[in-house]
Amino acid sequence: MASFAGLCSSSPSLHPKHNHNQITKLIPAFHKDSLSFAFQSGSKSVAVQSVAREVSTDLTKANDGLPKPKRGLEKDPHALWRRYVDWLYQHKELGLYLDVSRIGFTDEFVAEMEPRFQAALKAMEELEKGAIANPDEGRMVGHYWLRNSKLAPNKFLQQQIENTLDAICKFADEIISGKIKPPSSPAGRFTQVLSVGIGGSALGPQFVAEALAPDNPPLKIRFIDNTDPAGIDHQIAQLGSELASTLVIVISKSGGTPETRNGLLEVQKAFRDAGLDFAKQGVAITQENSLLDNTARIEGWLARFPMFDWVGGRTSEMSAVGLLPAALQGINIREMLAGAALMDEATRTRVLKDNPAALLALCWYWATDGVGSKDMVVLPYKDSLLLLSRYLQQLVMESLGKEFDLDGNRVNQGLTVYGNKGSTDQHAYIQQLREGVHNFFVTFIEVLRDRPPGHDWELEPGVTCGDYLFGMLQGTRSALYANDRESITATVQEVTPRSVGGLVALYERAVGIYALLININAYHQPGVEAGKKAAGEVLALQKRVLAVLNEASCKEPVEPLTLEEVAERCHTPEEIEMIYKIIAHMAANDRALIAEGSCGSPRSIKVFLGECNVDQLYA
Ligand SMILES: O=P(O)(O)OC[C@H]1O[C@](O)(CO)[C@@H](O)[C@@H]1O
Repeated sequence: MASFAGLCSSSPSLHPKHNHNQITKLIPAFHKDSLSFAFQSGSKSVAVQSVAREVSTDLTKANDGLPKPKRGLEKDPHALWRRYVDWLYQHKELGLYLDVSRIGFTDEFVAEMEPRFQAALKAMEELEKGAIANPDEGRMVGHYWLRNSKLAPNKFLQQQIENTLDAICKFADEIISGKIKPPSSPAGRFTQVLSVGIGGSALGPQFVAEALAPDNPPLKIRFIDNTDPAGIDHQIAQLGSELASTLVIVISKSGGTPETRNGLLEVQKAFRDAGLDFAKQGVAITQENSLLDNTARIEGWLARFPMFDWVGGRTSEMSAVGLLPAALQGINIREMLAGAALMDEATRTRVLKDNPAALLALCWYWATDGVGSKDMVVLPYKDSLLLLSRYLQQLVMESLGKEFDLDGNRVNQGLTVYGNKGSTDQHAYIQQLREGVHNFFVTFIEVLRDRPPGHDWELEPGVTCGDYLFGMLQGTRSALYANDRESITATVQEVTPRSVGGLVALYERAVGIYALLININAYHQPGVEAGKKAAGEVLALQKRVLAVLNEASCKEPVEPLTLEEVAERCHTPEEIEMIYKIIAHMAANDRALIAEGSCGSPRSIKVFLGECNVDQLYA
């Protein structure tokens, strides 16, 4: 029916969107009047200074709103080696090292920051004890309890954590062993997992699957993490007849995220079309009594696992959100938890040099002037860690990217994260990093073990494939530094459940500490709501457009309308551009809509529906 799609083979050109970066170096990094951060625990208000008052004067002097002067980076190899050794952090049990020597912070800077760190670390202690660290939403922040339930502020929560973990392990075992079977699978057991979720309900599981799933997992996992119909179709098509042996896990903390709901509805339709009973293969991970939880309960889904109010989406990898998908792939989740617990332990110390999360926060502060003036490029030199940057992107940017600080000052804070993997990116954008605009620092992730033991060979005398990867990382680190580009290097012995758990915990804590240093709430995401609300308004407008077109198309003869006329009749003349886009989109999708005219000159377009819907007319 649609003829508009033919007319408009490409969308109209728009002016390039200018990126108005509101963060300038002139924004004071310290606000001397905004140095206290009140936590409330239950009815009791626990005063926790994110920054102690008594140090505020010194700090204000140290940072008077101007970018701090930076001396040139140390270039003398002997001095650099001393700096490397002096600052090298090692976590023996995790096989993890952190090298911050290629970030140019000075001893004076560290001394100036010390009181702020002490205050931040103290605030983290309160947070772990159950303070309301997310004041806007009145929530505790408890992801640290997930890997050590004894830390939970009361017995009830402790029990909930332990019971959930036991239930996850039992359920995963029963699925893998075939004790729980899909009703009509030729395989006689579940062979695939289809995970439906978005943001924090997808990124952790995706990262962990890529990092840790064995080559032949007991269940293979795939993801629907968008409301793109073609993407959803692709996943379902790839499953083919294996849909009958697919366990569908729908993950949504709120239980009402539109993309996830749409994914669920699409998957349920695919099940219906294939004559399968979705409920027998569906699992929900969500907060108790959410829309999703109620749907799953009423429809009698195979299983439900809780998501807790006090665990944020982006810090939910160690909750059922991350653990169930991982366990189903045969990943040792207790080891992941153990790795995270070890890192939690290490990042509680108040000794800055011994605290790798605090060291990261220190580096971020130094490198970005505490206002996100530089981006963080995350470069793991290991294919299996490909999705680390995407995972960290949400963890860091959704946590730190805030318009207002905790005292209501407009600060437009944040820390931009992007990256992919080395050495691949050396053939993409490292050219610009080395020589172009100097607006970043790098975090290299190095993995010492190239391959499982016994599999290596020398592709030229004395040199393995992994030696090249190693050389590429070291070479890039040196070449960037030689051109005054700073970097951090985190090294792990191997990519194991333990080290991955450790890395997740390291960055969670670094974000928490850094947020306290810059006095923002890391645990809410008010900015996301604006886009969601606007999307809802677009869909509401679309319904009005359809009603107006329907009315005109039911006339005898049919009355084709210009865009102006549609906008007038919708009583939204100011929305004419959006109406144009709505019509173009519907026309491109066989929506019984006929548009005549030229796409390049929207004023020439006249539009009507191919059929009149009388029911809608009188609805
Ligand atoms: O798990 P939910 O509630 O579906 O939310 C998904 C994601 O949407 C957000 O709320 C906003 O993007 C994220 O914080 C969250 O991880």
